[in-house]
Amino acid sequence: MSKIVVVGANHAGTACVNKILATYGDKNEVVVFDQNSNISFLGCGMALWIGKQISGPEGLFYASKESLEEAGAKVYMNSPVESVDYDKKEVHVLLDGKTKHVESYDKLIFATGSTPILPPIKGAEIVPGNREFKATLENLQFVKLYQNSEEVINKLNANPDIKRVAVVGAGYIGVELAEAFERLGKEVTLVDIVDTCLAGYYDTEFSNLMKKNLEDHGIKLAFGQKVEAIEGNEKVERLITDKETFDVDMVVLAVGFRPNTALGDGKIELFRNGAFLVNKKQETSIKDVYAIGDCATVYDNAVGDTNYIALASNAVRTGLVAALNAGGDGDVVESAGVQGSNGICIYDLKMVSTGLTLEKAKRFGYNAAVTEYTDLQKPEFIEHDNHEVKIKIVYDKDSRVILGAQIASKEDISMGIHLFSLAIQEKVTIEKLALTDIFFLPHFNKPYNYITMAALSAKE
Ligand SMILES: Cc1cc2nc3c(=O)[nH]c(=O)nc-3n(C[C@H](O)[C@H](O)[C@H](O)COP(=O)(O)OP(=O)(O)OC[C@H]3O[C@@H](n4cnc5c(N)ncnc54)[C@H](O)[C@@H]3O)c2cc1C
Ligand SMILES: NC(=O)c1ccc[n+]([C@@H]2O[C@H](COP(=O)([O-])OP(=O)(O)OC[C@H]3O[C@@H](n4cnc5c(N)ncnc54)[C@H](O)[C@@H]3O)[C@@H](O)[C@H]2O)c1
Repeated sequence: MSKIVVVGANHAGTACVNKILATYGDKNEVVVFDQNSNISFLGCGMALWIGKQISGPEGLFYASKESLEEAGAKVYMNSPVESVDYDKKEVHVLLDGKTKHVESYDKLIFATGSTPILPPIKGAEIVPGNREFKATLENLQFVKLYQNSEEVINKLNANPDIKRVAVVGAGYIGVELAEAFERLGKEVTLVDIVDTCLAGYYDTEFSNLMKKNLEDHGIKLAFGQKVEAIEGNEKVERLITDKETFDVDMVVLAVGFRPNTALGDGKIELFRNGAFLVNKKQETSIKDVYAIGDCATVYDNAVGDTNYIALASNAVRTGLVAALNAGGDGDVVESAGVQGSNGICIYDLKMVSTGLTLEKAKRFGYNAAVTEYTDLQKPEFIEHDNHEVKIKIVYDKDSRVILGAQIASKEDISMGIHLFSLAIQEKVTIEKLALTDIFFLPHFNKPYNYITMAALSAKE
């Protein structure tokens, strides 16, 4: 019997623990420590909950201490792991936040995730030692945990005078929260340091669609502005950028995640952003120590190299790979790599992307070209529920291999992006895509569908 200790039991940890126990339960004792009081909160539901698009948070959890224990794990909640002795193979834990405890391991899996980035903004500080990212200034909010969303909702309910909300960071979380606050009737300002939104995921013409969508709903955009200070007498009163001052009652900071790898203690090799550097088996540079989810790197098929992409989808898949490698008798399972596939739906605008944008592809040194196409989803004779779809495919002019794709519409076009995710993973060329079998039925699409048409239109 071998003992596997898992540190962190959110999306990556839960997937990993369940997989080990389901596949090799009789061979392993699994001990889990998490510093939080809850497991498996779906952050993606935060904006829906805040914006009252769902009635409550109950459905936003899919696992619990009890469910993991039923599967056969020993689970300690509210129990931060404080250090690891890699020579003695021991983790040092504060059980229930009080009692010092040492647990030995044969294999150790880090699933310690990520923490919100706090940029150097005067007046923005986290209460020292606080594990829930509580800011010193009242109504300055970080958004990561269930507790963070609960706090925002409680404050909004208790203080109807919170009318003006600034969201800093127009990435995925910021854009989703801007919509949520606007749905509550708040006056919303969305600030980003770059001059557009969703810059990491879409080229300009696509982010412009989202910009217009936000503006059409009355959200004020303050792009290309650097936040310098957040001021207030106990409570937030002003947000000051290098260009403007906004009088606000609440500020939400959503400028990205940083991997949480302090337990590596300088002994484990790290990626350039501080993530645990892992191979395709999720192994770190120390034998018998694995890392999964937001604390670890991924292999990015679009760049053909190691990368950092913090997504719940990656957390789950890396958790499964580590489980199969750490749990079995020398089994070797390698990750297929990822493409960073992602999607967003704001009001009725749906956008999905995978792989590299044109701008990123050039930055990574590809001789990149694009082919684009805009058309209705279904034939013109379908008079209702038939919207325009815009698609852009990025490919490498030299190898012809597809590097990325972006699709936007009021239609649910989300399933189409999976085709491109697989195409990038399997190195499909733009010419092969043009001849790929794509079915036709007027209820769904056109005989000359926009994927085929975009691929056929590739000129360079
Ligand atoms: C608002 C929001 C919306 C999101 N929406 C999406 C989405 O739509 N799609 C998507 O793919 N991704 C989304 N994400 C990102 C996704 O939530 C993360 O990628 C995912 O949570 C990563 O899972 P993880 O288990 O690796 O890490 P985390 O979720 O960060 O969990 C890490 C766990 O480790 C525990 N831990 C850390 N240090 C210690 C320690 N020393 N001792 C004990 N326990 C420790 C923590 O308590 C935590 O439970 C969203 C994130 C947020 C915040
Ligand atoms: N729908 C989804 O798939 C989804 C939803 C939410 C979150 N997530 C994931 O969670 C992670 C965190 O999300 P996020 O929205 O925090 O990060 P993000 O990387 O999506 O966006 C961060 C944004 O903050 C901006 N920014 C950076 N520094 C800034 C500064 N000093 N001042 C102002 N703006 C600044 C960036 O330009 C960027 O637009 C990401 O990996 C994201 O993909 C995914």
